[in-house]
Amino acid sequence: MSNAHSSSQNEDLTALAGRITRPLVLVGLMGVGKSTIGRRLANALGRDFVDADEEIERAADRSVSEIFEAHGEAYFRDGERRVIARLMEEGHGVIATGGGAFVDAETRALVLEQGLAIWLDCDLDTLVERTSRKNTRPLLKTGDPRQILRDLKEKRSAAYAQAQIHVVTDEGPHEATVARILQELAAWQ
Ligand SMILES: Nc1ncnc2c1ncn2[C@@H]1O[C@H](COP(=O)(O)OP(=O)(O)OP(=O)(O)O)[C@@H](O)[C@H]1O
Ligand SMILES: O=C(O)C1=C[C@@H](O)[C@@H](O)[C@H](O)C1
Ligand SMILES: [Mg+2]
Repeated sequence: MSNAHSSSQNEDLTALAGRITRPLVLVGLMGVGKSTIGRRLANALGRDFVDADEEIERAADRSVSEIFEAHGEAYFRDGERRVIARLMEEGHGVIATGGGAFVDAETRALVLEQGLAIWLDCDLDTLVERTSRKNTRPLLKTGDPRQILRDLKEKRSAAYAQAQIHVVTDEGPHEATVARILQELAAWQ
């Protein structure tokens, strides 16, 4: 890539970042890439990044799995709703949500009104492979991960589909997904 090319790309990115005045909120199933893509997207746009699951863990001083074990899913969802409301209020550049956050009607309405929701979506095989790398997702420990992910995909897709932007991230490196999101953002504004 020539210097002229990369500097004009940088100008485009700066202009795009300047036009985005709402937090970009990544939504979608566990393992689709919200945290890892979100961090890279924020970096590309020169904006800050926060991960809602990490913020919940910090606020509770426990891991997501520990919260599920000690208090159950309903308690986790209450905390998640409060933490995401706070993150929206703080006005971050890019927010990665946990997989279930956007399914909550209150959180979804808030994000759609004040942010720009980006649904990261991929096929089941890719989800199974990506979630197999870490054992930190309590919902996948209760049975066959493929079956659980298939059921969640079916149940949650209608909620995710309300996001303003939809990007499929089946194959290729993280950077390819970031580039596709940037293209969608440029077209959306
Ligand atoms: N486009 C991609 N190409 C290759 N690997 C990817 C891609 N996106 C994500 N991954 C990998 O998949 C795994 C899961 O990604 P990540 O933790 O970002 O998912 P997540 O959506 O944040 O999941 P959760 O909802 O459980 O927090 C990681 O190992 C990540 O590096
Ligand atoms: O999809 C979900 O419901 C979850 C996804 C993770 O990000 C965590 O928020 C938690 O494991 C629940
Ligand atoms: Mg994540």
